[in-house]
Amino acid sequence: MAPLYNRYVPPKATAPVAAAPAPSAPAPASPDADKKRKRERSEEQKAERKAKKLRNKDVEEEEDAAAAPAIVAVTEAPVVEPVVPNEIKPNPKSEFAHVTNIKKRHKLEKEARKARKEAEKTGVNVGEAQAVSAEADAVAPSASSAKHNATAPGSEGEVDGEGLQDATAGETTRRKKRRKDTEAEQTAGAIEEVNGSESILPDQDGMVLDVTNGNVATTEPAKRRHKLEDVLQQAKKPSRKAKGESEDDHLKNYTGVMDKFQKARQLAELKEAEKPQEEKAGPEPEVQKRDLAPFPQPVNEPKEFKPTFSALPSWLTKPTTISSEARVSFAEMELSESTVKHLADLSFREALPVQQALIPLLLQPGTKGSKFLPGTDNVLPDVAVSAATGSGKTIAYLLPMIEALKSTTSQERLRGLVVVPTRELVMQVAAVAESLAKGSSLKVGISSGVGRFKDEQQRLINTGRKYDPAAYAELMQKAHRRDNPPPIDSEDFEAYADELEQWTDRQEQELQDALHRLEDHVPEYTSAVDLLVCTPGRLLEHLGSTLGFSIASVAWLVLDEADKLLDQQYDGFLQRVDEELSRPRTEVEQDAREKYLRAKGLWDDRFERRVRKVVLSATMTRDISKLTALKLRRPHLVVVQGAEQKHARSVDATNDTEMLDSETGAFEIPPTLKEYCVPVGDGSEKPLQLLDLLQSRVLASQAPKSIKESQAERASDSDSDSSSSDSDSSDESDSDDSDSSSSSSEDVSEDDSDDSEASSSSDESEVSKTEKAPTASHGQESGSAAPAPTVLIFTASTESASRLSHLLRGLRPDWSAFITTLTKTTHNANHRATKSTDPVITIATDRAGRGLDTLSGRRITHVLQYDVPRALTAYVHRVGRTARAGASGEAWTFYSDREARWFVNEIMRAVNVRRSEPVERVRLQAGGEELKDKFAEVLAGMREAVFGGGK
Ligand SMILES: Nc1ncnc2c1ncn2[C@@H]1O[C@H](COP(=O)(O)OP(=O)(O)OP(=O)(O)O)[C@@H](O)[C@H]1O
Repeated sequence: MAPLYNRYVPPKATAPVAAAPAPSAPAPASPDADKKRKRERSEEQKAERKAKKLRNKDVEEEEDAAAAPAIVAVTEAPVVEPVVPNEIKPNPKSEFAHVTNIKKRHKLEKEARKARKEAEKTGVNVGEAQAVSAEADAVAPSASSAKHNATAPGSEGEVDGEGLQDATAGETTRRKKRRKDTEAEQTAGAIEEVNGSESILPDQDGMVLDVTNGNVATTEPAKRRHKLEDVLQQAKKPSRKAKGESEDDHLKNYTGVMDKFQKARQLAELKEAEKPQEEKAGPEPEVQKRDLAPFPQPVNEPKEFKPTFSALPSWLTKPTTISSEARVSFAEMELSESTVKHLADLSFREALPVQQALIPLLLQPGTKGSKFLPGTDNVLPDVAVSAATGSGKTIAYLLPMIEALKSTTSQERLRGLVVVPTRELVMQVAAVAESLAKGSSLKVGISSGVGRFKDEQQRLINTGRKYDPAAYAELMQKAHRRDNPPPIDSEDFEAYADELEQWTDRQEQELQDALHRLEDHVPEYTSAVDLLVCTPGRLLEHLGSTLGFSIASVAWLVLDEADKLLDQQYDGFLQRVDEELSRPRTEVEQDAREKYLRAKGLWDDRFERRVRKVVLSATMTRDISKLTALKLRRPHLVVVQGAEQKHARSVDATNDTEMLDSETGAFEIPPTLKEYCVPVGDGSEKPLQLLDLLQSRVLASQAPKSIKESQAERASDSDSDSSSSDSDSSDESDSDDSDSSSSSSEDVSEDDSDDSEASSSSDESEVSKTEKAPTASHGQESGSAAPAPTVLIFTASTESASRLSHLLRGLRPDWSAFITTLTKTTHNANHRATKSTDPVITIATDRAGRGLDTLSGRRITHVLQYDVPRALTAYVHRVGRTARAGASGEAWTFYSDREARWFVNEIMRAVNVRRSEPVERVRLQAGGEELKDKFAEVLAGMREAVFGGGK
């Protein structure tokens, strides 16, 4: 009994096969037939074993050379050996000679012949055969399953061999089920056999096929047979090996797949190579182990709080700043040659910082040195300037203004208006303007209350005549109506009364002018000046009363010392000016161009002449409520800052000071100014201390002979202490207590007065005279000798100034020639022409505090504040009368015990004052006994003069 493990017998579970009823099942076999069959089987088995041996040998050879999986599969597939009976000699002529059963053989031969015939008839379709071959190749990879199934046919063949021989075409169901696998097996077997020069292959169902001639003898239907034949045909073709094809050639059949595979592999390799080195080889990041404690959170660092709120518009908080040390020549500013030459003639060669900043801003667009291009007139900014006292603001605004006025043809209209707070300043500014306008047809006028109002009117307005009968008749009719009132009880009387009420000085003037001229002619008024420098009070007067006076054509409006003008209001002059500038021009006020364009209907708002506004001060206000009244357009703030002050400020700069700077603006003290303060106790000996200061510190070095003599006298005087006087201290306290409005009202009343000729004091004419030819200030005046002292003493009021003047003259009669007063009532000031070597001592009120540049044509060397100023701004302006335009100067301030706290806090340590050096405190002597006696004597004389009885 053969061992079971030698041969795999598939389970009988091949249900369809097992269950399928054999259509042509043989009838129960006879015992002889059984024997015969057994014998045949044993013979077959022998032949099979023999064939197997041979095959195994062949397979080993095949395996060595095999590369393609299909081939391997095929060769590995168990092969069903052909059955070759040993006993029966095969008929070489017969295709089925190996079949021992003659009957069977005949039958097979018969069927083979039949099949061959049919094949001959239809012809072998080579293409189909190739397709079948390809199909076999495709199936080859599943050779492992084929291997498994390949044994089945063998076993089935054993079980159902005969039944299969008689199988009919009705077994299609069973065959279909196995077709796929068996076809592959058959094909593989066929190929195998061909390769091994075998000619006989067993069918999957055990039938024997003779493929020697490429014929298929089977009981299968013709279709299947043909397919098998095709496969055999294909198999007959020389194999790759036989043809000598290399494995590479074979692989070409799989080029597409292989290409894809190669590409994918290359891509993966590339990606791997591109990975960053550390990613590839870097060590694994260390995992930080933590317990359950909360993660540390970012610390919210406390930030320093800086308040950003500001009620000010950006143009005030972000000004254009320029260093007070910036120097550049006028020639470098690309001004016109004639302008540069003209300035050089006036000894101005270098532009001061404020001039460098302001002149390009204000020059007419398109002119040389202007910052703006032609055609940009409508977007020109109005300018506010904050620059220290004596920094050259006057020329900074007058030069571009005069250049602009010069460039336009004379139209007999007022085109430039400069408003300053005091008549002294009017004179001073007008003198600079005249010097700058020299050589041109420009006319500069002044209006300051100096002289009769009528004379001033005549100087400002030219009166001509124009032929206009209709206007003349209308005018006469009005005059007749006025002079011939209707009866008082008539209806017309009321209208007459109303008309009379509105009859103005202007109308009266016009009527008078008409009556004094030719018939049918009406008077015609034109401006006699192109540029007017005036005080606000006088300006209002002219606007109200002067026939033909109009500012409707003004293109430039300058407010110098603007903060003072804004503070004092001057009877609302700003509103009045604004009304005048914004009202529509009357036909008389229109120029020829405007008239033409209006007549053509082409006049447009864009053509409205706008006024360029410039506001300046050393203590420019940042009070927006005040600045709003100026109605500035696209305002621009220019600030001149001292480098030294900046440094000094940075040392102790605080947020407070920065805030103050932006909110109120810091005030600059000229760096060349030396400030002193003198404590005077209760103030009872203040006049004596002033005398001591003048003698010992001010006039000592440069004092003229007479003063030196006086000093010698003083030296010979006793040095004993004197008893204090009482009268002057009461004066001081009066002035200290006086409210701030007293001085202001004093200024206002003076500015506004329509003075008679009596008001043209010698002081004023002196100022005017000396300012006619302004020149550059220098630190030292020309000549080898140092300048004689020019002293300006500030007092709190006109009375105080007057008393001090008397006292000084009484104490030092030899100084009387040099002492003058500059107050509201100094009509008879005994100001004499002084030689350059004589000192000048001028006692003034705050009216000299603003803008005053020189005294008797000389720069001021010392400012003495006999009475403390009322405000910081007053202090800044007072001390600013000296140390101007880079010259040196000294400022002395006396303060009593009562004023000490205020002075120290508000002036000496003011946070919004930038000074290069702190204020120095100096103690002064009150003189000897003899001087004190004299002082008492002088006081008694003054009392007698005032009260007439010495009480
Ligand atoms: N470019 C210059 N070079 C030299 N000196 C000049 C120049 N410009 C002006 N000055 C002189 O500087 C002095 C002060 O000028 P100005 O009166 O214009 O000063 P200010 O700024 O108006 O002062 P304040 O604020 O006190 O009115 C004047 O004596 C003037 O002649």
